[in-house]
Amino acid sequence: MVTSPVATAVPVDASAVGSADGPEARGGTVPGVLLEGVTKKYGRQTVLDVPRLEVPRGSFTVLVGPSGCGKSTGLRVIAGLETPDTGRVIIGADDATNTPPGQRGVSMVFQDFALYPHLTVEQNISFSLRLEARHNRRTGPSQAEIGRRVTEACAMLGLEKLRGRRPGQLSGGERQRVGLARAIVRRPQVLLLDEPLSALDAQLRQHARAELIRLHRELGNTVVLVTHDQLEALSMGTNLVVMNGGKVVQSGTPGEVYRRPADVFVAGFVGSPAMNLHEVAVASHPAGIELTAGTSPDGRLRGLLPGGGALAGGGALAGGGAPDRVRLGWRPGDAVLEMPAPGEPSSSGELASTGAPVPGGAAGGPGLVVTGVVDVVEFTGDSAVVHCTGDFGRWAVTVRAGDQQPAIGDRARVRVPLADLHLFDVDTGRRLPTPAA
Ligand SMILES: Nc1ncnc2c1ncn2[C@@H]1O[C@H](COP(=O)(O)OP(=O)(O)OP(=O)(O)O)[C@@H](O)[C@H]1O
Repeated sequence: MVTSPVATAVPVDASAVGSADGPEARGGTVPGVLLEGVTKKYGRQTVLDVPRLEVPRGSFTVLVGPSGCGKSTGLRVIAGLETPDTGRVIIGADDATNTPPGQRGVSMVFQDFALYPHLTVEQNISFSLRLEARHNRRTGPSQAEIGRRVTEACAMLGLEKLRGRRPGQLSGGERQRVGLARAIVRRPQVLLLDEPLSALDAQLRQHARAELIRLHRELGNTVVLVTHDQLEALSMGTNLVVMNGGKVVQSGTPGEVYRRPADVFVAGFVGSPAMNLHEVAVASHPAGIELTAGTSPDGRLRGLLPGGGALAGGGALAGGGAPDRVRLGWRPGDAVLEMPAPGEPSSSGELASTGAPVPGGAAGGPGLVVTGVVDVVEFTGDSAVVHCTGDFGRWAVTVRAGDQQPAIGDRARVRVPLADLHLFDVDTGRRLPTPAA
């Protein structure tokens, strides 16, 4: 993350009007922000390559991705603190590509809040309004208006009693609220937040997450938040944008991205604990498609997708273009732990094609059955993450507190419903139709 000493609040252009070739004129709805063909290089490294990204107006959009994937650069391009090498940045109805940061109608809050240490809370919050009033005596805000807006922002963020304090006399959470107040006092149409919660401890973070969601609801403007914390990403946004290597790999609601990850990267990055992923061989079978993994005869996963499942749909497996291997994924929270009775065989997972009990004695509906031996149990309060090593390497399952808790060394078996299996192309990593699709 790249921080900046630049003042974080920039003026609002509330009177933005649609340009002749703006989205409204083209018959579409006005987005909050639209990036079109945006690229950015530092030296020879392309850090941003976004053919098109629309941030819906009024959405709480979260940009998430691993460190260095270009999230902050994307935010800074929207703010106007970085100039893209190619492409257009549209904010509301206007092409803002060449508009100075202060006239874009955006405010940005940085990771370290970048407060002025020698100014009081009130002076920090009113700083940019006073600057605007000084530079623009005719159209800038009056003293009364500044006072009104500062009072309103302080009330919204519970800062009334702290107005006279300096940043050094505030806790991390209080500083964060001052940073937010300073940004919203401008009434920006787009509020940009660059990892605003990362300086807070776990408890404050949780509280601040809820505060931010409430604030967004009250303001009704477009919020774009950057984080590398995927829990934050899933829980806060109405819209999620996953980035990797400067590119947008998927965008949608958090639920869509979680349930139907577009590729192996998204599958592994979004969700905690991470999705279990195994490479399996694919072969045609009279009753469908057979999947196998592992090498030893008694230590392998063997599965049958009934009728070939949707994997065979579109002819993917029917003709010469059939993949001979796929990556199979399942989420630890989607599996049900079934502890084998003493004496039951523990090896050989099976993918049952019917509702009948699978060989080995595991009861339940059709699904993937995986076995292994417990080697780590992570207690998290209301659940435990049980890590196992088994037929096809390492895998994890989430067990709710109150359910039977396995101990280290126990044999464990899980069943994953067919509907919760994910398949990905081994070469491209792209999602393939799932068995239950
Ligand atoms: N001013 C700069 N000069 C050169 N390289 C830069 C500059 N700013 C960022 N980079 C590089 O661009 C890439 C993307 O950086 P960016 O800060 O956008 O990533 P990020 O996804 O926000 O990372 P983090 O989560 O660690 O903050 C990184 O490889 C970074 O080293």
